[in-house]
Amino acid sequence: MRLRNKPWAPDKLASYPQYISNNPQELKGKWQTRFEKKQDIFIEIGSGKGQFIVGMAEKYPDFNFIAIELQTSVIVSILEKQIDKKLPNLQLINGHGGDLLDFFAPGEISRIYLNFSDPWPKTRHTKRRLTSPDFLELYRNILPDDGEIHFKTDNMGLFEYSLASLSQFGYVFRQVWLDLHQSNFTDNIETEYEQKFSAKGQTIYRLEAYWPNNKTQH
Ligand SMILES: C[S@@+](CC[C@H](N)C(=O)[O-])C[C@H]1O[C@@H](n2cnc3c(N)ncnc32)[C@H](O)[C@@H]1O
Repeated sequence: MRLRNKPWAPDKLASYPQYISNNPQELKGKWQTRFEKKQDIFIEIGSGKGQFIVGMAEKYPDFNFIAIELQTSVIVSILEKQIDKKLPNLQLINGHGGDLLDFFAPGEISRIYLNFSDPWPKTRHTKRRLTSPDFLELYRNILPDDGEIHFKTDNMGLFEYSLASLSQFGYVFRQVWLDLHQSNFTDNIETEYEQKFSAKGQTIYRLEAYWPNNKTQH
């Protein structure tokens, strides 16, 4: 994501500890205390400027949401939206998806959203892809049985890679969309990248996967 340097961003993040904790590791296992209501927590890794996660939190007040974004100069845009909207079911983490086990206890998160994740097309960068086995292992740790991963991208190569990676890891696909915007999926909240790429005529791919649980009927 291209960004303007915002030297004031760290101070601004530090000024709103009610929305973005200065020490998210301390909240491991206790995230429900940060929300008005105790209800399932969904996270997005790599939220960018937050159009998706803010839209989701507005549309679904009966779920709690956490935006995780690496770049301080980017997550400050999510914070600005939250300062305006004051959503009781939205929290922010300025951190790296690779540190999920420091942030969350086993089973604390019910669903993970990955939207337009960086594709890292070079083979030597495979491990950086957010659907690589190392990341799937982290997700497996923080999700309960039946926990879900929802993934959207315009990048066909990353989508093919992710289908194989998730399947080989043991996830089961509930549904796969090979052209989301031409489908009958009515529940879509577009991300900033999604709007940009679809305006250029790019196809958008989407999948929903879950961890199988013998007791569950799907
Ligand atoms: C291509 S942008 C997509 C942003 C947004 N999801 C969208 O669809 O508009 C990817 C974003 O993920 C963030 N990111 C990349 N790797 C990350 C990681 N390991 N942990 C947290 N954020 C990450 C980047 O800083 C960037 O803002």
